[in-house]
Amino acid sequence: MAKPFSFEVLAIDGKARRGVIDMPRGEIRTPAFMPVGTGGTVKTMYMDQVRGVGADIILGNTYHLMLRPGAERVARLGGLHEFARWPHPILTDSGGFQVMSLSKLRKLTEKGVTFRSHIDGAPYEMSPERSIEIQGLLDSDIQMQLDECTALPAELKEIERAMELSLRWAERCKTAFGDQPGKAMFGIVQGGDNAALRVRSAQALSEMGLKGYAVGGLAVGEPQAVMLEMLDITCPELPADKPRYLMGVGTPDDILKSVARGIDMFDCVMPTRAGRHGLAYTRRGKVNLRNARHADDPRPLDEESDCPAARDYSRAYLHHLVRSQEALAAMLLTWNNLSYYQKLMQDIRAAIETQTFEARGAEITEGWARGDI
Ligand SMILES: CN(C)CCSCc1cc(N)cc2c(=O)[nH]c(N)nc12
Repeated sequence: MAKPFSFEVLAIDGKARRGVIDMPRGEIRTPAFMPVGTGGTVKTMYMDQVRGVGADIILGNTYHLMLRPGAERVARLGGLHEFARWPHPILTDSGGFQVMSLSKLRKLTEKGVTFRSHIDGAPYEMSPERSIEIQGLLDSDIQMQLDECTALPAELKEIERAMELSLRWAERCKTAFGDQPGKAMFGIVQGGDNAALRVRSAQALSEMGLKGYAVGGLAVGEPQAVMLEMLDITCPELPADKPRYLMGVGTPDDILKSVARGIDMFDCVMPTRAGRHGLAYTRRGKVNLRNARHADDPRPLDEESDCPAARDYSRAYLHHLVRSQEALAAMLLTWNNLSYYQKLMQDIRAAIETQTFEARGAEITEGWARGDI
């Protein structure tokens, strides 16, 4: 019998929680940042490097993997962990968000979504049941319900319709997921920027007794203040003994302020995408290596970092690689950025453990916010 999924809160500082999720494939230290591995790869990284920077869990993506190479094919090859050689926990998004943002000719009904692949135009349909089936074929450890994320700004009746549909889909996903002790299916709170709809969604999902809860429908272009206000409203309505995952977030400042409101898990393409575009995150601020002012700078990105990409290469060399569009540029900057994000989470976890998060948490990212240095 696989050991069951468990979440334990080890320390609290204000509303910030230091916890640990225990799963058969390993522990997840929270607050956690999950590197994005959309197509079964954290772009430009070897999986042992991803582990080496301190990641306990990565993200996979149902939409991309069902289109290519196909969920049944991944299952035949032993599942996503075997396929991508990542033996630790994997969380997969349900695919609905990506269908609405990437696919063509999409049609959404009570049954689910039909769409055409953005790769070859082939027709597909994704129901709550099919999404859970695909995530099962991938052997995903934490599976997300199929939901409808409303782009903001939106009419109240539109936000309500999508939130109510997502609740009905959560019930169907819970039924389809059944009882899998070593795995978890998370519900996703919707409700846009409307307090009453957020409360209704969070309360209804809490009554379903799920193993974890995501806050969706945010990081869709709304101001940070609106996102944070929705967290102030939503988190108190979710069970205190279950993990909370804020989807698609965010900058170091977003993460700090969301941990302070009770969020435990994060994912964002920023560190990996920025790495591919010549942008380095450091504890003293962002460094745009495309900028010519780095051409003669012998300094590394961060001489105190334990990441070789940050400590052993001059900015001049990194600038040269970026300007020359060398593959190594993306590799080194992605490595640096993921290392920075994991160090950020490690500092946040330590601050909560030592009860210094509320008082001094802002110092953890004050350098980053300073901008290009
Ligand atoms: C790479 N990541 C961005 C992908 C995983 S998170 C994708 C994602 C991001 C955001 N902002 C909102 C939602 C949402 O409301 N629902 C779902 N299912 N996914 C979401």
